[in-house]
Amino acid sequence: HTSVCPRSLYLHEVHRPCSVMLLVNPHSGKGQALSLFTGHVQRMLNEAGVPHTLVITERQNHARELVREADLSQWGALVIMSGDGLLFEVVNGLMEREDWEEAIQTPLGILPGGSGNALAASIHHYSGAQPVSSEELLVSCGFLLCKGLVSRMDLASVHLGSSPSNPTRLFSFLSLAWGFVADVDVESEKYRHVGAARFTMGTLVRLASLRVYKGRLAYLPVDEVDGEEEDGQSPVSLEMTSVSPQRQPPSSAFCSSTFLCRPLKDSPCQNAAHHAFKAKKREPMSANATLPGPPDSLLVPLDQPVPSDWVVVPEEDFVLMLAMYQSHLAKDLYAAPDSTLDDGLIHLIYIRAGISRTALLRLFLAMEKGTHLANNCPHLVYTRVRALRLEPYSPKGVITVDGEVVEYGPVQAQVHGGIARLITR
Ligand SMILES: Nc1ncnc2c1ncn2[C@@H]1O[C@H](COP(=O)(O)OP(=O)(O)OP(=O)(O)O)[C@@H](O)[C@H]1O
Repeated sequence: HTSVCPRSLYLHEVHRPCSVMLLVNPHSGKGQALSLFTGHVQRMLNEAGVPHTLVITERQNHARELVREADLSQWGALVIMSGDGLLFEVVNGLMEREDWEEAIQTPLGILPGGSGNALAASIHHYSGAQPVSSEELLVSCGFLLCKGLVSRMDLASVHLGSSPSNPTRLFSFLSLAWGFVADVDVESEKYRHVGAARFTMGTLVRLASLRVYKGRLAYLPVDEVDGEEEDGQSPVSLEMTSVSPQRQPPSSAFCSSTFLCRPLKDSPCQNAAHHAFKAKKREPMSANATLPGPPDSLLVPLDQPVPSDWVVVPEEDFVLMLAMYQSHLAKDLYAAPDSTLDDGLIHLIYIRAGISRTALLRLFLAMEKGTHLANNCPHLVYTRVRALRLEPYSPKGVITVDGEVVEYGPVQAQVHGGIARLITR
């Protein structure tokens, strides 16, 4: 099923087959992902000659299992129409394969169908466009998909170690959160019917019962790896600091010519529609540390102290810790304005205890425009790091990876610059 794509040849790229596997979670967001796809995107793809096979996910981990077993040589790209949670499954399914190194090169695409849609908002932002409504965001991502240009994307390897002798490892493309943000993400699930506004509602509710989270935070600052001075303020030069593979011009994910590609095939899988989508009453995600994947050269086992070149934050009382590798935490939450798709950086934000409710609310309102870091809030710290470790002291709490609840306990992460590929620009 492989065919030569003129656009790929033009870019001197090794060609890939042209057909797209389009995974749709019918229950994501307000439960309208399928009708949003047929109403807004399908015709665009047809007119652009992008052949696609529709697969409707039937349950949690369906997508993960599918891509773990799939013959990836058949697919030019894997595109998900859902929230970020389904892409999280796809990324981890690919990284669980023996051939992970090649598998994770499969171009990935996202069409926003959830209520958060952080990655979709990030790529829309990277394309230079202004913030838009949810439907316009979908159309914008549909256009990017039709163009089919691929760029590199960072992933972070995340180790969860409630049992240090048997740590688990996951791959994350978006964020690692603890404290206020993680609590809001989980608690606001019950407001998912209002779409993106669920975060505003969740923030207001959690502000009313603001609490302090105890723990130890440590990180490896950017300068320790790159031997350059870090001022903690100015934007980091990509060329100087990125550990990603050399930056390349975007390449084509698939060819646009229907003559050379597999015929269009829209085939919803059987038995798809009526599975109850319990609002995130899902098992915490987990994975095995012995899985294939890149070595985490910056991390030591979780039961050992962090290396001496790491910074240990002196405070132990926090309101939140948020590690971001893309710009948006949700469609209207522009949390890490300096972040780019493959800068090889973790943008670490933490807020120390002592901040007033009003100041915290002001920060979240400023986050809509990405001005919160320029707010001179004495409780907020922003720094760019390669790796971090968080050891929560409170026995109970919530940690999220890409918005998904994971096992609670010590956690550490290291960024792997540009190891995945995303349809963007
Ligand atoms: N048919 C299905 N029924 C139940 N769960 C599903 C189904 N298909 C996928 N899932 C699960 O739903 C989750 C996908 O959630 P995702 O984040 O993509 O959407 P969402 O929760 O609506 O988005 P958001 O977090 O932005 O609100 C994944 O964890 C996946 O395992």
